[in-house]
Amino acid sequence: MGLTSKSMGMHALDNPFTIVKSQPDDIIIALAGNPNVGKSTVFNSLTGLNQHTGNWAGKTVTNAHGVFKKNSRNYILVDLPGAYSIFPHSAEEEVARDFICFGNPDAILIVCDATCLERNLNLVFQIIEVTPCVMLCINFMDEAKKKQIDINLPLLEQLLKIPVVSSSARNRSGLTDLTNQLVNFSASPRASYENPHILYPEPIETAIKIISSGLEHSFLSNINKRWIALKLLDYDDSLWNGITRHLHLNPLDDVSLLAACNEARKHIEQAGYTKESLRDELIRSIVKKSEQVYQQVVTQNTSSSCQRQKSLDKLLTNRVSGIPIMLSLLCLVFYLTITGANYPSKLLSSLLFGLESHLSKWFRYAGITEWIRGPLIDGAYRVLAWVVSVMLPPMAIFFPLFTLLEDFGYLPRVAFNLDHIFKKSCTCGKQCLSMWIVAICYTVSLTSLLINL
Ligand SMILES: Nc1nc2c(ncn2[C@@H]2O[C@H](COP(=O)(O)OP(=O)(O)OP(=O)(O)O)[C@@H](O)[C@H]2O)c(=O)[nH]1
Ligand SMILES: [Mg+2]
Repeated sequence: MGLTSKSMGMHALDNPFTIVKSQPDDIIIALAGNPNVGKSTVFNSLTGLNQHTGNWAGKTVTNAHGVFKKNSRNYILVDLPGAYSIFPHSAEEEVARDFICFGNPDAILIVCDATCLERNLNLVFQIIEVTPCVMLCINFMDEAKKKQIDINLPLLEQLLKIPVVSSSARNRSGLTDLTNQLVNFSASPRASYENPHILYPEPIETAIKIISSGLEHSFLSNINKRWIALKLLDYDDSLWNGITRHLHLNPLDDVSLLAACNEARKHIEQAGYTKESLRDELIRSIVKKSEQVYQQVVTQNTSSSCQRQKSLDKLLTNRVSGIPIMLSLLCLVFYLTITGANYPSKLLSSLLFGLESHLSKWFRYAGITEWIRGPLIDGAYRVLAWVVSVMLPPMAIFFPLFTLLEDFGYLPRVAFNLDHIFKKSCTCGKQCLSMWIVAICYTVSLTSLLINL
């Protein structure tokens, strides 16, 4: 699922930050965004590559690189795994966060889904806090139009103070404008960080100022000092592990910074914050800001079709009905695959095994010795005939059915329904999709094998 040597490059996992520039003035642009918002589709359209895309979250699991050329300059695009947050909860989110912080991109293009902008804005605000080199691409405009969602793009641009473009990447609409704006943006000087977008409650702001005073220079180039101060306050262990891993330094070796951190933490503890309530407050402030901006820029005409979609969503992800519907669909897919595969399986098997006796006769007629005929016909050919007649028909039925479920958008709902169960074994709901495929493939093959025996 996305992790092929063809789509990723053989050494993608060795060091996800190794980007070889063919010219010193090559521009590196990271493609970030929530899962399933069309990052890889934009990446493929701009670079002409074939990164895996599909209608479920978590297809891209590590960085993929590709290049497009404009005005004789190379623009290296890095397709990051989807992330809901840069407070990472999964390995893919950590890969995305680490590239934004340590990969030194010249610009970050955040791709958003126009049909659920409010949720997407949470990540946008988090990334804007890290670096000013951010541009926004509101994708899925075709779907937004269908759902009668209207987004005031000039106002959004004004509120976020970053360039915003719209696109429907699947139909390749808006991509020329995106490329032009991206090229202009990467060539323009960076905005400064005078006014932060999100202001936290007073004790947190004071604590940030205390740490910033001990943080004379940012040890992460391109990264906002205010954000580093916030992370120092937030005890973000995974970020510090990242700094040690990628930069081989420990910021807290600096005695004055350590003293500032201790003072700041004492200040917020006195204000009644614990480690957990501080994190909750940081997230709450971002969510509140996203909500405010969303309400200002988005208007939706809630037509009957939208209502129908919402009711369907409720039914499919409901605690009571979600799992039974999922199991029934799984059984239906299984039933259609097995019964549907029976006829072509029988046909293929009689065809291939009928051919076997003719081949055997021909080998004997041609005087080929038994020790060549036996392994070739009774061994290799017979195994191949079994595999083709048993496996091919069920797979040819199962995968199109699975694709239909994917295109109807049912698979992300399955992942959502199973997330809390999978979390108990320290994984996430997305895992169930690959498990579905493996389980059905095995069951179908075994059943077909038993039926055909
Ligand atoms: N209708 C519509 N579908 C789109 C658009 N852009 C992408 N898609 C579809 O959305 C699905 C997800 O696209 P991807 O490019 O794989 O999304 P991604 O953001 O890379 O997903 P992850 O790698 O999981 O983070 C695919 O089925 C695409 O064909 C668009 O503008 N409109
Ligand atoms: Mg992707």
